[in-house]
Amino acid sequence: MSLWLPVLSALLISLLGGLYVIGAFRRRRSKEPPLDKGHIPWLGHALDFRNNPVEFLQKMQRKHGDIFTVELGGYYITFVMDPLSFRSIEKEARSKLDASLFNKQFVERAFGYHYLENERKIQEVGNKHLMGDGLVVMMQALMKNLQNLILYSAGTVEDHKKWQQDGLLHYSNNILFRAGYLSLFGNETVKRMGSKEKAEEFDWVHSEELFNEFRKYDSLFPNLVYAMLPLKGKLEAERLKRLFWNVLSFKKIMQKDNVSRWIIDHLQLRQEQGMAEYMQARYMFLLLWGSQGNTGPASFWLLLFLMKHPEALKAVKEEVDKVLQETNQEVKPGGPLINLTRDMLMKTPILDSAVEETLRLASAPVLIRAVMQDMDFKIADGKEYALRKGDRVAIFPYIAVQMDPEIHPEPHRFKYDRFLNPDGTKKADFYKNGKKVKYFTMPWGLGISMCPGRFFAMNEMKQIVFLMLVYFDFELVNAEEDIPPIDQSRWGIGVIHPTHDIQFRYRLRF
Ligand code: HEM
Repeated sequence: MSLWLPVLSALLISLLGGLYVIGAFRRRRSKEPPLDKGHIPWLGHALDFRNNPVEFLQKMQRKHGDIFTVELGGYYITFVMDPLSFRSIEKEARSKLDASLFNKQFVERAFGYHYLENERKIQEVGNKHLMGDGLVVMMQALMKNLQNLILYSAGTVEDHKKWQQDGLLHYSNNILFRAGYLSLFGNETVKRMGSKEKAEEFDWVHSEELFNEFRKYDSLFPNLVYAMLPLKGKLEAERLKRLFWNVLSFKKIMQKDNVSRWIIDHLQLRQEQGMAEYMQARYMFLLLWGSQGNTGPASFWLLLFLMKHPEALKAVKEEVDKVLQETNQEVKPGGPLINLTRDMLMKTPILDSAVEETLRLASAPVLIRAVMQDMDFKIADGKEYALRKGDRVAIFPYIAVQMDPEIHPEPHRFKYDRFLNPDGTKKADFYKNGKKVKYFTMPWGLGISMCPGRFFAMNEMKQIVFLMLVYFDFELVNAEEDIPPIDQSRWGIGVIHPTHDIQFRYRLRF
């Protein structure tokens, strides 16, 4: 008996210790937001959240109101659902709410990259090259690559007026990935290939091969970042990571022509900091995924919504034709490529509104901050809540803003002119509870971690639509076919994907 007592006590202590560690004893303290731990210790609501975060969060909001804490796989996450309170999160000091901690874990798991101490240059380099004058240079490269790719895929001049058919998602992903990749990461050199034609051919073949591998990696991505890949998937993800690290190595990139300043500066910064070259390649992979993961699916939704809404397609087409005419350019069989400038793309408010509307419906990231110290957090209605160190604060703008019927009436409908005033200017006045909402759509995130590529991405979407309208007639193969449902596994990551592709056809207009 005397021997059993210490053994039982030790077991009891470890059991209690284990339960403590997984948070079984956590109770809501005074001033804290409502706490909902679910019924499964440690996992909490993780399964419901993973299965359908939209339904889950709407249910929690109905139950608890605009702020609540839920347990998800060992993390306590406080969701803030009231857009009028987002400013408080944005302006909070990094010593209290930090965007980079979660980002670091995500980036390590997805790309194998380990951030340096105090590394926060991603926004600065982005500001320099992905907006303003830097953007003009990148847009020119993109315009050339996009035109070459779409005209190449349309066949020879003899094929003109012959319909080509493809899956719209495959087409958008393929063209945007290859044009984006070549514009950012550069072209094969004439010197190495012997002639311009051979260098171009190499780029076509290489970018197509890389695209196929990228799709494989991207399809594993949601389960990879949620650590839910089975062994086979893990091995495949590892193989793909190695392939990309190899293709994007410092030496290989430096051998290319026309590498964008955005990429060069990121590499130079890391060289100067003495980062090992294998780690730099991992960073390049992060930039490749960041720059290519969302624009293809976003362009898919834009083209699909336009084809499904003839009145929108007509309005955008008239605008595009007018802008082209104003520059005295004409598309002719065998004629030169058109020169699509930044100025031209600044005269397209209808297209801008259609892009904004598409992103409102299709961009659904979850934005996360780590709580770095116990703190008070005031929401818009004046109530103050206590947040605990070690927890997370999250926003899911898709539900909180983009689908809010008060801010956007009939939120599930695509209205191409939702972001236009009656006089044709950009609309930025949206209201909730009689108050103006600053963040009325948030496809790019918030504050310090906001997407640095947003201007480049919008230009990509506008360029592809502009060029498709100028060069092609295009339509859905079956105009009656429904818009495909949403792939539930992609919520929270960025632009949502459809569960399956939809066929469309296109042919040269001239
Ligand atoms: C429709 C296309 C795109 C969408 C919807 C999108 C959206 C986003 C979002 C929501 C984030 C995270 C923001 C946060 O956590 O607060 C992000 C991060 C990022 N995006 Fe984009 N993005 C797009 C295209 C691009 C492009 C074209 C580039 C580069 C040329 C790019 C580069 C990046 C980078 C480097 C980050 C990481 C920023 C950081 O860690 O601070 N994105 N993007």
